[in-house]
Amino acid sequence: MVQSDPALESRGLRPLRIAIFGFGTVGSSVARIVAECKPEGLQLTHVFNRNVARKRADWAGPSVVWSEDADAVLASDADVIVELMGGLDPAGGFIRRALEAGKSVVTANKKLIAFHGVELERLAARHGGHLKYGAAVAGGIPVIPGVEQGLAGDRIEKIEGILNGTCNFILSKMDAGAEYAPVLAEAQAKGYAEADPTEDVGGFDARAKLAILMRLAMRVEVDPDEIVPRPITEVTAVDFSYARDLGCTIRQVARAQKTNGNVAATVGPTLIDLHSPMAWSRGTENMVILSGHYGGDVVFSGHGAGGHPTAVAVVSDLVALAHGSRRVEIPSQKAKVEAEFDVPHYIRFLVNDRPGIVHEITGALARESINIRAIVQKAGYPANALPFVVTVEPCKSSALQRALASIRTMDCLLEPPLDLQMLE
Ligand SMILES: NC(=O)C1=CN([C@@H]2O[C@H](COP(=O)(O)OP(=O)(O)OC[C@H]3O[C@@H](n4cnc5c(N)ncnc54)[C@H](OP(=O)(O)O)[C@@H]3O)[C@@H](O)[C@H]2O)C=CC1
Ligand SMILES: N[C@@H](CC=O)C(=O)O
Repeated sequence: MVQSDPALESRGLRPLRIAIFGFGTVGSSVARIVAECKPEGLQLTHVFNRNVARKRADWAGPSVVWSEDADAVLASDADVIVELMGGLDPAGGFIRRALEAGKSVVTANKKLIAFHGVELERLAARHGGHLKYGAAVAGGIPVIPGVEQGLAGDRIEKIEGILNGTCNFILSKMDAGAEYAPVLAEAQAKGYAEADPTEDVGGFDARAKLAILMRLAMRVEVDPDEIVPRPITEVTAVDFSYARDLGCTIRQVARAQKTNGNVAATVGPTLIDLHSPMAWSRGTENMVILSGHYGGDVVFSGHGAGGHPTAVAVVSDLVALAHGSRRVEIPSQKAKVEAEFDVPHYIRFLVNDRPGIVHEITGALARESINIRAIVQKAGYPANALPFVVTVEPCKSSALQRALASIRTMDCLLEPPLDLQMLE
């Protein structure tokens, strides 16, 4: 039974019937906001989830059909499928079927949109429906509508951002002295992390979001697999300590730039100057800085993960659909991605000390014409497990990798050196 909405009916309209696929952290928050705020023109009619009995929530409304039969919900009179299950399959199949049936789809599924967004948008257009995914980048921060509408008049040349709430939660707590494993467990318990947290800590989630932003903001379609992410698991307490001595902290940063038609992108733990606004982000906060050719820098910030912030973005997409808004169609072109950035780097070594180590390292860097900025060695570490840091002036990533390939052959290294980009 569908509830009536007198305000709409007086204008000859009927509410948009919504079916939520996936009643987890975000799905239940979407239902909660719809139940509490009753946005005009929206009616939750179905919830699909496996083993749905344990999900049933009376507060969602008496007319909601709780189902574990996806086929039945897809065949129902729901106008919009809100896909909040995550992953490529079966979520992608459900979305395709919904679009083929002429329904619209709202999703927060960045992985699916990064890999299949263009194809799905074409499918939606062919069948007269809409595909909206405002929650797929930076959770509750309206960066996608901001790019699609507010920045469509510019040419974005650079993107820098903190795009993963789980990594920011972990790294900002490690910066304050916490251990990695319990903080990851806390992020999982609070519903910030992906079902497989390797997506977060390995950098895959941020790279999917970066690929989406690159298409919408820089208008380049890239294969996300061409962006090789660096995991935050390589960062230790020693790195935070050295970073502080250098006037920096460490965050997972995603960056992309378009220079003379060349596109470069990277995701990984990065040293950030403490004066940079990105260094102030704590917990699940995300920040995106978009640099436009005409308009200069625009900064978006807010909560990038968590049920309620993400649900705000989903409900906002639904409200936009209910009010007849269409997606702005942004033309884009396929592009290859390089990993070549000309930036300063931090390199941390862990060695069994002996004479000549610094000489060999500086020699390998000099052979690639890499200029050293600082060498920092803190007192108090044992000689047989001695960490020290070399920072270098801006150099090409490829030159640094050649120097490191030579340095990695040194017999004194207890582990491969950790090289991180520095953001100034
Ligand atoms: N959490 C966050 O902060 C954010 C999440 N997102 C995205 O939103 C989406 C949902 O995330 P989130 O709510 O955190 O995930 P959850 O794991 O909390 O919720 C997913 C829900 O979908 C159900 N589900 C998963 N697979 C199936 C299946 N094959 N058949 C039936 N039901 C299934 C799960 O059931 P069960 O309980 O049995 O596992 C669960 O109820 C993902 O795409 C995620 O990347 C985007 C931005 C932020
Ligand atoms: N796991 C993601 C959720 C939002 O996209 C994150 O931590 O950012």
